Amino acid sequence: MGSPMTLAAKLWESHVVSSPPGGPDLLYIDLHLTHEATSPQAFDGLRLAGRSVRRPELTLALEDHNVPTSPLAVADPVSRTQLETLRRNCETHGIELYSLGHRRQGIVHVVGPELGLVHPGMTVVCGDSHTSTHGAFGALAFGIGTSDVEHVLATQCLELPRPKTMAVDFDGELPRGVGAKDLVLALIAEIGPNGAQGHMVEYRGAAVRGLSMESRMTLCNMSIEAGARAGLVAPDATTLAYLRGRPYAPGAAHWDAAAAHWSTLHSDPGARFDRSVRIDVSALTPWVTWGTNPAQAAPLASEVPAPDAFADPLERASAQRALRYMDLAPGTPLRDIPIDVVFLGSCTNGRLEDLRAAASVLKGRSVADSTRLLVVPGSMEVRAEAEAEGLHEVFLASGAEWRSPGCSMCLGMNTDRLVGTVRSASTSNRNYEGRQGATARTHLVSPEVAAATAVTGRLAAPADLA
Ligand SMILES: CC(C)[C@H](C(=O)O)[C@@H](O)C(=O)O
Ligand code: SF4
Repeated sequence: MGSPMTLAAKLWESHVVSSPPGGPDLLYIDLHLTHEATSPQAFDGLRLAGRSVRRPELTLALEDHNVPTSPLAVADPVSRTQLETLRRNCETHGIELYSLGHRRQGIVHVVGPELGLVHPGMTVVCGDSHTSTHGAFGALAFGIGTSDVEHVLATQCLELPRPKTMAVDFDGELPRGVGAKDLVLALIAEIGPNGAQGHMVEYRGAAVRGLSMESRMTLCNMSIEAGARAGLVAPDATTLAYLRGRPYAPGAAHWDAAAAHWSTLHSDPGARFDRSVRIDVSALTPWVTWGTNPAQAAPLASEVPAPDAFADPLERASAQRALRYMDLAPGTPLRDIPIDVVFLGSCTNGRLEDLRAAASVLKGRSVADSTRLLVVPGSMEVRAEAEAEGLHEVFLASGAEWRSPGCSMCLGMNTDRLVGTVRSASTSNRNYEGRQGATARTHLVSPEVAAATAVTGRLAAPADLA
């Protein structure tokens, strides 16, 4: 018997096509997802080199970054060019595309999993950093650059330097009202925005085993915000229950064989990781960010920190700059921060579970007069499911806007970008300067905190509501 292996190593080694001495490994890619923002140059490269797409049936294209979420006419010329270019490229190369208006359209990281396209044991790539989301299925999922997208299109393979491995164990049981978003914000605050740099992070422990697939996706999605190369969770009964019956999951004839293989996909006892972190979550509370990177986060029940509280001079300078940009004074209770716009959506928290959580807080309540709440489902499927349950009625009755799917206000690439020095509470994953609009100020929050915040007009948790 060989030595114990980590899950990441098993996945890596089962995809190595060649391993030249001194050079990076060449990996086979099982699934390639693509969108309008990072594919144009890749297709241009193919055209210039006179190459075709090697396995068009292993690529799925989505329109998400540049699409409007209401009304659905693409007025912005840059966005229109992006979308038309993707449509032309997919047509030329025989790649399936779910365009604006298609009943399966949505954010690439929401649609892939809900179609059952991502299976345990696969390699998945996309020209998008949040491809780490798909690691929730026990797949090795990497965000790649545009030149790598071209390489994958041409060869279905990719040269990759092998990342290190890291284990993050979340011990204990998550308290009620505390979820994956709080977990990952607390983790990033603990290890720093580069704390997982160059590593494939495997999330383990009782708290992770207790998470739904949606929540595992939230967790893996934000791995990248700690600098990780990938995030993953070993498949278990939760994974199988999620996949069974989905359009591209193995059918009845292949299910048992697939499940038997998937049951081998875990880190062996005694497997060695390059780095390990343990966090006890049993006393965790809702967390929010106060600064301009996801590590600048704190429990909602605390205060805006004083830069002097940071011993490290770089962290101190970064906190100083962040507070200036965010227009916040040290010592201000985080619950006193007034919020202009609340965004519920994105590939981090735009799935049905997230909408359900927010709706259960909003039911019978109204959005504060001073605040605007935008609800953007992650996909057409999420939108349809939410409507079938009547969630949209809860949102609309509270005074929220109910939109069509897309990346929307997560980033300033479409018509939902924020204008002016607006302050938002956002369920997305990035809060750097200018992310949601040139001078917009972002607080990252969970769906529950987003909903409670919309009601009070200040950062709040459901427990704060009367
Ligand atoms: C536009 C794209 C390249 C980018 C990413 O890679 O993550 C976007 O999705 C983001 O979230 O910033
Ligand atoms: S929702 Fe946001 S984080 Fe996700 S892919 Fe779109 S822009 Fe990137």
